[in-house]
Amino acid sequence: MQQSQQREYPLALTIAGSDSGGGAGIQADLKTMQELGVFGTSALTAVTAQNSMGVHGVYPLSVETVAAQMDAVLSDMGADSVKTGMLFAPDIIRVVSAKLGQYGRIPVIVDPVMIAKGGAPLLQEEAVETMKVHLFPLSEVVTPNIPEACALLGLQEDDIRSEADMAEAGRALLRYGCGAVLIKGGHLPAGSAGGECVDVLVTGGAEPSMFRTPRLPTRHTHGTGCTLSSAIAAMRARGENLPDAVRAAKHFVTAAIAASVPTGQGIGSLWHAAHREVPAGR
Ligand SMILES: Nc1ncnc2c1ncn2[C@@H]1O[C@H](COP(=O)(O)OP(=O)(O)O)[C@@H](O)[C@H]1O
Ligand SMILES: Cc1ncc(COP(=O)(O)O)c(N)n1
Repeated sequence: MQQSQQREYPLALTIAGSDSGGGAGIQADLKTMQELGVFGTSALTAVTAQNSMGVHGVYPLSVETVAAQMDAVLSDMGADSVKTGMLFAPDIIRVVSAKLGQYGRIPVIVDPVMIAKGGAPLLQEEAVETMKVHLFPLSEVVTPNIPEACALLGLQEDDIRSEADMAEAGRALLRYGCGAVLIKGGHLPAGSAGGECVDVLVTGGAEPSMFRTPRLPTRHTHGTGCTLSSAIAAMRARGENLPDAVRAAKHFVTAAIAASVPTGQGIGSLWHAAHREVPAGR
């Protein structure tokens, strides 16, 4: 049951892990939703002890805890869109999929989070198959980065090297029942797209759509994927169609990268208020 008709503002639910460092996961998702004028709710799947240097611990929550949070939010408040991020384990993916099925036709944005920027696994290896079988068929769009697309398709990391390769990978992933696939180009070699960062949206019918922005010369990109997928969820909650939501989300994440902050000694995080043109910390 969806309760959205009783609200006068859009509401989105993020189902994801907590990043104690504040740049990715639930923290990035809620900041993004708030900035885009959408009321954000959350169901936590795992707590990570994380900072700019990397992931120091992963503490998954029980299946019952995840299910109870989803029930609490969806039975009372409903949601105009859902975003999933770090899900970590097969049993968490199964319960999230079952609950999404139970609460009906909400647009679901699936960010198939697998590995943190520093290399730590955020998804168990055996959960990759569970995600493809149980969650992908419920998705409106799945948003892998290039290493995730390779892992999902059993390809080598350097098998996707161009926009054409990205489009082909997107088409191959559609076979798992995803509504659409957005392959993110942040991991393409820096010189390969004429200084641009290109994301490729593949849907069932039309030609792939390319979303291009300048590639920004910063290493402080912690949370880019989380921010992009939650911005898509926020724009869908506001009633935009998928391509317009992706376009707006890409602009939002680009502004947030341009204003990113060196939060610690390692990889810094995005500044989610950048679109308001408020300089960080001032
Ligand atoms: N250096 C950069 N400059 C501009 N946009 C970037 C940069 N790095 C990543 N992006 C954008 O951030 C979003 C997330 O992409 P990516 O980094 O590939 O995903 P992930 O965070 O999942 O690894 C995409 O829209 C991508 O184009
Ligand atoms: C809890 C959590 N979820 C997701 C990511 C991925 O971050 P990114 O958006 O940089 O790929 C992360 N590092 N931590």
